[in-house]
Amino acid sequence: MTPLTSPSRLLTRHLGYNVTFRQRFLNPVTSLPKQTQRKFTSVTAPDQAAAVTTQTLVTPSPESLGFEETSVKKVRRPIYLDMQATTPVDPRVLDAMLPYLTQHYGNPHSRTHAYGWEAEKAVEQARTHVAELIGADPKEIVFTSGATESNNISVKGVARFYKSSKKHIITTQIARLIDLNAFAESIRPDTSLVSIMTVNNEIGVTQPVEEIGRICRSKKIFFHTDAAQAVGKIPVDVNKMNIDLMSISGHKIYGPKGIGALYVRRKPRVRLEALQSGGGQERGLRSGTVPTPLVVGLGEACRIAKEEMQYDSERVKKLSQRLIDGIMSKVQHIVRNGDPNASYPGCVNLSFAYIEGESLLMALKDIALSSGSACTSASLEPSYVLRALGAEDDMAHSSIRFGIGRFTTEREIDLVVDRVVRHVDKLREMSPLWEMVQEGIDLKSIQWSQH
Ligand SMILES: Cc1ncc(COP(=O)(O)O)c(C=O)c1O
Ligand code: FES
Repeated sequence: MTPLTSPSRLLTRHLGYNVTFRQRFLNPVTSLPKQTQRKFTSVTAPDQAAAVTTQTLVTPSPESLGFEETSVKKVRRPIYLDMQATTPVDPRVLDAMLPYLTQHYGNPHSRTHAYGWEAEKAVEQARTHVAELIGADPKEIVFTSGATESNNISVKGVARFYKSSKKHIITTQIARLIDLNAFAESIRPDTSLVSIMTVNNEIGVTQPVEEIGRICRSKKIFFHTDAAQAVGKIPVDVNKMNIDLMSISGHKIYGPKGIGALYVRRKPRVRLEALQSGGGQERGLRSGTVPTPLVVGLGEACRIAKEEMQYDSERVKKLSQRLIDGIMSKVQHIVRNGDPNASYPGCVNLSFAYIEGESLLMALKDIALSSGSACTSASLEPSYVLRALGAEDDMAHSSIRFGIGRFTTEREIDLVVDRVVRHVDKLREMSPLWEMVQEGIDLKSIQWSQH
């Protein structure tokens, strides 16, 4: 077991994570502490920060950073099962980032000194890691602030560049599996771009990206995919899938928030109008100083994802099945939303008939969950995705998303199953609808009136 002395471990401990517990669930083959430890020692102690490169390198003690071990132990946090909203930063990612916050803080665009060069080298190394994960050339990777910005640059950038000749863009709001014939028919001579989510964030449905890409290429239309929920979790290859533009987010793959990437194909070349003007960084597509520590974090997250994808995916699949079987075997009238044969297993969206999703969420306050997507939980509207899928309003209202990830454990899943079963039973006991169903009344035969 790695000694708990690294800056990142102190930080994670400070934040209340159970570090030893996390370490146990890292891939034992690739998470060897050797490299991590080497990196820890390259961080200067606070009182030596001014000395430049020749100082003695020491690891700060917990006390020198102001942490008290005992107080941290008291922190009890809910079980985190909301991995589609965001993921925790992998401690290895944080370890890779820290030296670029403390010691190698140069501007990667500074050409006149070593600080700039070392930062630039790290940025380029990270660009290679991102590219390798998706089968791209590093020159095709543009760093952005996240998938939202990458989506904006893709869609608005193409639309503005081709505004005079090709005014039509095809996209879909919903998570239903796309009907490829209907899709091909919707393409017009003035269509410039097709934009589709690879994996939907609400119910985890995966799209037939390869087929969509083939159709787009044959019709010479650019294909953009928002792969924020897919990259690093399922295999994505931009060449095999004929993807021309792809959005990636750091914080969905155990990297930091505020960083993402946009893949932009060079052959055949995608033409875009930049949305932001300034210093012309990132091939003029995204002006602004590239944030070295965040970029290094994204790069490391991609490197780990490539190496551990199979391991992670098998674990997540097993946990997902354990959750579904555990709940379904003990509670009736549950619908799993989405197509289980074309879904990312780490996203389990269940509708619990006869109870309100929001009441269940509140009852399950020691589990961090979401009702459908972030947008829907803010508005409390039944999710448009579930509505579009044909779920009736009462079922759409009762849906909960369970997001499983790299650091989720069997014990957590068992606890969640136990709590969900207990609270669904309890809420149903209080539900007049449930009582009617128990009495054999067909709810559809009732005419509800509102005053
Ligand atoms: C499919 C999808 N696209 C885009 C985003 C936004 O990504 P970011 O926070 O990196 O802008 C999210 C997550 O919220 C997402 O799930
Ligand atoms: S459209 Fe943003 S989370 Fe649903």
